Amino acid sequence: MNNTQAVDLIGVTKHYAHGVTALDDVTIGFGAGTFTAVMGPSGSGKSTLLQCAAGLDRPSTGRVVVDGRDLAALADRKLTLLRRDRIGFVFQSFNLLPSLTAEQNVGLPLRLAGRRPDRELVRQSLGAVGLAERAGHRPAEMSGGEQQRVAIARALVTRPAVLFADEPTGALDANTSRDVLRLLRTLVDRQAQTIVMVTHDPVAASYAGRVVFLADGRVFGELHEPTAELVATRMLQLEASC
Ligand SMILES: Nc1ncnc2c1ncn2[C@@H]1O[C@H](COP(=O)(O)OP(=O)(O)OP(=O)(O)O)[C@@H](O)[C@H]1O
Repeated sequence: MNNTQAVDLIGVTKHYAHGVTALDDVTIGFGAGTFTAVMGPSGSGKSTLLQCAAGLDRPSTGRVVVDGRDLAALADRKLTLLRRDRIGFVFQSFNLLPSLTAEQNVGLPLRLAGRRPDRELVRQSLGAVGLAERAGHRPAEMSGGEQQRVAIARALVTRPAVLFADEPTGALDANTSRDVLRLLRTLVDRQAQTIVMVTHDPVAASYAGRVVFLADGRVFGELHEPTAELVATRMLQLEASC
């Protein structure tokens, strides 16, 4: 782990129509090589924070800096390129293409970038998620957990500065979730991958080194190296005070 920030949000506010303020002057950094969980009651702004941090949406005011680049200074095309090359995404639904093998799915971001998928790179990515033996399998031939691991390999194949995960275990049972969370933790510990994960699950959050709590679009404290029990207690307090 080093001290550089992979992502910085500085005074970020996001207004939507009908007078909704989804983020209210949020300043927060995500250090390179760290694993952060973002938690908060429904509607507290978690997805909006992820969308703004990932350059999928632009803040109303404030700045977002990813991998040293100020997103506000980038025109749409350059922002798309930065997202493609430096930012990885994993969602609750695995979003794999059913007709493609694991290997082809993982190589997709390279193809979209106009690069010939480097077989070695793709194999390394699949190896890093423990699926080197499944390269030729299609999604329907794999379990939910294996499909999510393919999605993680695909998100990491471009070696992004940050991996954003939105409820990555939301569609998985407890045992499979644990495997995926252990994998995320290993990617942070062994490869210094930066991960920012939105979750509703205190057990999932306990795999992160830091949990940031949101309520009403604002940061309401954080915990470091938390247990699931501590996270659950903090969430109950937060929900009671909303
Ligand atoms: N496109 C939009 N237009 C208008 N309001 C929106 C839009 N997207 C989100 N909101 C509102 O912004 C607030 C924050 O929403 P957001 O989805 O970021 O919360 P969340 O914490 O991710 O919620 P959940 O846990 O339910 O997914 C909510 O009040 C929501 O209704």
